[in-house]
Formats: sequence, C-alpha cells, structure tokens
Amino acid sequence: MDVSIVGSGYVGTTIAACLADIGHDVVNIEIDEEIVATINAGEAPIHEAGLEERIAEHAGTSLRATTDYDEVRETDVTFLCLPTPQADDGSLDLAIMRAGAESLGRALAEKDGDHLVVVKSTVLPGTTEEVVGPILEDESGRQIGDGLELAMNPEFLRMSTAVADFLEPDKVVIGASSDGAAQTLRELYSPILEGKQTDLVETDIREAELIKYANNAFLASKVSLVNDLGNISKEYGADAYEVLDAVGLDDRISERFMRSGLGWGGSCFPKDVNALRAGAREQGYDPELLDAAVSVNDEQPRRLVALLAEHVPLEGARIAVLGLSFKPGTDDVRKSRALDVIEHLRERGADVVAYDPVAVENVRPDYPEIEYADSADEALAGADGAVVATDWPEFDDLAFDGMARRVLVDGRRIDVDREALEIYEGLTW
Ligand SMILES: NC(=O)C1=CN([C@@H]2O[C@H](COP(=O)(O)OP(=O)(O)OC[C@H]3O[C@@H](n4cnc5c(N)ncnc54)[C@H](O)[C@@H]3O)[C@@H](O)[C@H]2O)C=CC1
Ligand SMILES: O=C(O)[C@H]1O[C@H](OP(=O)(O)OP(=O)(O)OC[C@H]2O[C@@H](n3ccc(=O)[nH]c3=O)[C@H](O)[C@@H]2O)[C@H](O)[C@@H](O)[C@@H]1O
Repeated sequence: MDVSIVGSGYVGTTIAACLADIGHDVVNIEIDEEIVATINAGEAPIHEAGLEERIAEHAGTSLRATTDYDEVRETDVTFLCLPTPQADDGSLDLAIMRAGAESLGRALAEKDGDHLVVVKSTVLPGTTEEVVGPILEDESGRQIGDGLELAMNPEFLRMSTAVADFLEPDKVVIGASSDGAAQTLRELYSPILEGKQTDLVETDIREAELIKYANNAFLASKVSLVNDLGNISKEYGADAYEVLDAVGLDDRISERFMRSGLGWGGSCFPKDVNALRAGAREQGYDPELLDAAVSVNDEQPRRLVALLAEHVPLEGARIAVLGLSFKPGTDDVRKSRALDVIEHLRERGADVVAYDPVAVENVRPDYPEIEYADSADEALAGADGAVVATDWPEFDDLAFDGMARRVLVDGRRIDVDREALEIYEGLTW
C-alpha cells in the first residue's frame, strides 16, 4: 500500500520505518528539513533500538521523506502523527493538528481517487470528527464518505522500545468512519495481525480516541497508586517492593508497572492525564482520582529531597543527581522527575552536580548554573550525598569511595551495593 505519514518525530519516524519493513511504500511529510535529509540519507533522526537499520535498509526504495505535502497525492492513506501538546492551562493544544490538517486538505484537493486520513496523534474524543474532519472537507472540497474517509488509530508504543512495540503490539485499535476505511487499515496491518498475539479492536472513532487516554490514565494512575502504597509502606518501615511484588501475583492486577519511586514523567503521561482532566471538567465531570494521581506524582521528588535532608544538611552541600532522562534508554528529559529533584535541591541551597549517560546536553541549556559530570564516579567524587533519579543499568555498579559522605537516597530501586554505603535510603522501602 502507498502510505504517507505527516510528522516525523518519535511516532511518525518509527511507524514509517516499520510500515516500510512490512512491505508498504512510505513517504514522510515533515516540516523540519534536517529530519527529511537525515531520513533520505538512510539515518535515524531519533535513537530507538532497531530503527537505524530499518531506515538504512529501506531509505531510497520504499521509504523516503519530503517537506512537500503534494506527495500525499501519490498515496492511498495518510497518517497524522503530529504533536498534540499541553496548553498553559493543561488543556489539549490542537494548533499543530489544525495546521497539518489544513496543509493535507489543500494537497488532497488536487488528488484523483479516494483517500483515507488516519489520526494517529493522541486527541480527545470528538477531535477527529469535529476538528480534523471539517478542516479536511473545507480545504479539499471533498466530503467524508464521498472520496474522503476518516479513521482514528491510536498508538501505544513506548519510547526506547518503540520499534518492537509497534511491530508486536498487544492490540491494534481502529476507529473508522466506514467499513471501507476499517478494511484498508486491517489490510495495512495484516502482517502485524496475522498469526500473532495481537488483539484487533474495531470501534467508533470517539471510542478509539478515548481508549488511548484511558490507557495512559490507567497506567499513570497505577504508578501513582503504587507510589501512594509505597509511601505508606515506608511509614510502616516495610519494603514496598516486597509488598507490591506479592500483590502483582494476582493476575487481576499484574506485576507490570508496579515499580514505586520517583514517579512518572515523559512527553506523554503528564500531558495526556492533564488533557483528560481538562476535557472531563469541560464536560462537567470532576476527575478526582486523576487529580489525586497527579498530586501524588508531584510530591515524590519533594519527598526524595526531604528524605535526603534527614541525613545531609542541604545548604551548601554538594549533591550528585544520578540520571536525568525521564526513564532509562532515552535522552528525553521532558517532564523528567530528575528536573523536579534538581529544583527542590537548589531551593534548599544545595550545589548540584548531575550525571546522565546520554541526556546531559538536553538539560544543560535550561540549567546552565549546575555542574555536569562525565561519569557517575566523577559526579560522586567529593559529594556529601547522592540521589538516583533514573534507573540506568550502569548505576548498579556504582562505587562510593570518592564521596565525602557515602549517603545515597534511591528514587528508582537500583541494585546497588548497600553495604558500601554509610546510609542507604529507598524512597518507598
Ligand atoms: N512519543 C511517544 O512515545 C508517543 C506519542 N504519541 C502521540 O503521537 C503524537 C506525536 O508524538 P511524537 O511523535 O512524540 O511527536 P514529536 O514532537 O516527536 O514529532 C512530531 C513531528 O511533527 C513535525 N511537525 C510539526 N508540525 C508539522 C506540520 N505542520 N507538518 C509536518 N510536520 C510537522 C515536527 O517537526 C516533529 O518532527 C502525539 O499526539 C503524541 O501524544 C502516541 C504514542 C507514543
Ligand atoms: O502515549 C505515549 O506516548 C506512551 O506513554 C507511555 O510510554 P513512555 O512515556 O515511553 O514510557 P513508560 O515506559 O510508560 O514510562 C513512563 C514513566 O513512568 C515511570 N514508571 C513506569 C513504570 C513503573 O512501574 N514505574 C514508573 O515510575 C517511568 O519511569 C517513566 O517516567 C506508555 O507506556 C505507552 O504505552 C504510550 O504509548
């Protein structure tokens, strides 16, 4: 099938390379010329396991990139993989989606033959049919159901395992405006669906949109509940990991997403939970549980720093922050809990020295005043205390000999040699 993908960030690039890999002809439409050039040179604009080799294999044959929206006319289906960021008030900002839909609609005005537009971005219920659809109709001069079809196909991939998640998903969700649109997507995904443990969910567009938010809201709230229970465990002097590992053996609960600690960050959970809260309020419903999930999450970095302060007077102290990315395996620092930890440490007068194996350069511009180390050993040298903010595997081998005081407060339950420390405190154990 000939496929165009508008937006070539984490989602657009990953799915373009993977769709080329399963036999489709794919073109990425992207406004950033550097990303376009990178893909056309056979290289990956983002770091994801398995991506570079797929782009290298297909670039120039079944995968290419361009800034020219007119190329969508050579394709049967277009995926919109544009950002849907959070506005200042927490609500969903659709400005980029609107702009992309306008450009796409204008290009489609000149197309011969039918076209299917699929919203892949995370959008609140109603957005596909009430915002994207009408823009496409206005700009293309076509009507949905007459030369133009609409679908919503949310994406569940995780950063750092994006390729594997896309090619072997738990589920594919298709919300479509017609049977024909659903059939096109079933065909497109058939190599992924056939003979695998993947559930296909076919539903209406509104449900497809909400499934994505419900999924992320559930996972984020699960981690917040785990953290609430973790904080209670700590108060009782119990080890939350022993408690929750046992709880996870109940298959109604599951052992996944049970790691308590510093909480959730990243480019999606925070903005998606906030968009759903704002959307619910607009509909007249008070989402109290989601509000609580956010406040538990907001408190964890402050709790970590308070725990450290029980052992180290922070004013003027040199404190090593180990890990800056929002989770291991990525250099993404958007809404990383590590940044909140740095803020709290600085508020209390500590001198921060930070280390991360890959994410330092993404933090430095916003925090030019803190010190950065080239290794964990260098960060720990002379430190009066340290905190673990991201569970990078290399932190399991930390050595503490160079520290002025061997005090470590662990926000991520790394597998560290606790005997080598004067004081080891876990946030929830
Ligand atoms: N990053 C992730 O792990 C996941 C993201 N999502 C959702 O997918 C959507 C996209 O997210 P990401 O890929 O992370 O965003 P991103 O920010 O990494 O990439 C978006 C790309 O769109 C480009 N762009 C912006 N305006 C454009 C326009 N008018 N025309 C063409 N290209 C344009 C940008 O230059 C950028 O390269 C969001 O709704 C997000 O919530 C869903 C599942 C996973
Ligand atoms: O909508 C999205 O963009 C994506 O958001 C998350 O994926 P991602 O943000 O890449 O990362 P996760 O692995 O889910 O981790 C999110 C945060 O939760 C934290 N977390 C996760 C699991 C856990 O047990 N404990 C915990 O604190 C992580 O440290 C991280 O800060 C979802 O897992 C994906 O399914 C979804 O597609």
